[in-house]
Amino acid sequence: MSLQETGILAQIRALLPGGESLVDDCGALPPTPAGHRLLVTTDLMESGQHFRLDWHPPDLLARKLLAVNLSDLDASGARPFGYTLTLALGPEVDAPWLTTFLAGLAAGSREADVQVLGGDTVGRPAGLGLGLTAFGFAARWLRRDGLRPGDRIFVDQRPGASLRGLRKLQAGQRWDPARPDADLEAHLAPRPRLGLGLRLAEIPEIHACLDLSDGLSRDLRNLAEASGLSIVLEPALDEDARRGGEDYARCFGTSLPQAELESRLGLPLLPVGTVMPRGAAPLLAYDGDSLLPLPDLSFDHFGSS
Ligand SMILES: Nc1ncnc2c1ncn2[C@@H]1O[C@H](COP(=O)(O)OP(=O)(O)O)[C@@H](O)[C@H]1O
Ligand SMILES: Cc1ncc(C[n+]2csc(CCOP(=O)(O)OP(=O)(O)O)c2C)c(N)n1
Ligand SMILES: [Mg+2]
Repeated sequence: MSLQETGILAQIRALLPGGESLVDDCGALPPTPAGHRLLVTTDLMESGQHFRLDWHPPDLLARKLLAVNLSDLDASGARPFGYTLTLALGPEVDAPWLTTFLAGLAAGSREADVQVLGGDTVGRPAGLGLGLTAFGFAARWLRRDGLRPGDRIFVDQRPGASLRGLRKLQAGQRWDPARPDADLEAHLAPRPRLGLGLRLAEIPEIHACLDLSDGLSRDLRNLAEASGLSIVLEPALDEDARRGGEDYARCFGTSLPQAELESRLGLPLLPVGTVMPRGAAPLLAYDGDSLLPLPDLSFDHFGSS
């Protein structure tokens, strides 16, 4: 069954929360509550680059597209309220695929209490591009640039599981709901701890935060560079945790001791680094007794492999 633009829009209107209001040239953002900032984030997911159609069930793909954007907003201390959706669909997908995709997006939207605000739908000769732009309000915009020397950096989920899931898919393993696999789940259906960023933003001793999407070896560098400082990587982290990618943990710097923060938040935290004044490079790791710059191990969008 082939796709038609009017039929696609009718389905979007019928299935997605907020879809009934998609009738005009523009949508409207709600007024920003007093004392809040309106924040925006966007992520584009491309077949071949971010996912493979033959690996990724359409409902999980839609949930991931939403989750990666909500993860950015939450890590910035924002409560999301809505999003726009851009679909560029090649001939590889048919009507049942799209219905399952939209059903997954609808379920994810209800869980997160967010509505569709607009979007665009186009065809393309081959492959898929899925774009989502999400909006939220923050009472405190928890940015990357507030680290202080002496802060420790923590994450709420051990990085590396998504990378292992990707390797399993590359080796031929496939998603089977009857045989759950934590690594495949971390990769195909990541569950960022949404709401934690909001709570962190309420704690003044949390100085900076980001959404861990590229992996520690890149994102800790981003955090250190934004703050004009250096981070020393926690020595105990193994290679998978260092490399990671698509982890979607909250990664934050704080002057509070680990035990105190864990009891306030009611969850275990993993230390991943310590902040120091700017050294030889933004991100350093121990190699024996010497402290050396850590190379960027993360996924390269423009690399050859
Ligand atoms: N093509 C672009 N046009 C405008 N801003 C961009 C573009 N690509 C990235 N950015 C901005 O650069 C910053 C870092 O982007 P990115 O590395 O994708 O962040 P993240 O890894 O957290 O998603 C963000 O503020 C993002 O909005
Ligand atoms: C088919 C396929 N190949 C490789 C990857 C690995 N991968 C793709 S993008 C990415 C990093 C995160 O994506 P990006 O677009 O940089 O997201 P952002 O940091 O902007 O949120 C990784 C690890 C994948 N998910 N699927
Ligand atoms: Mg990125």
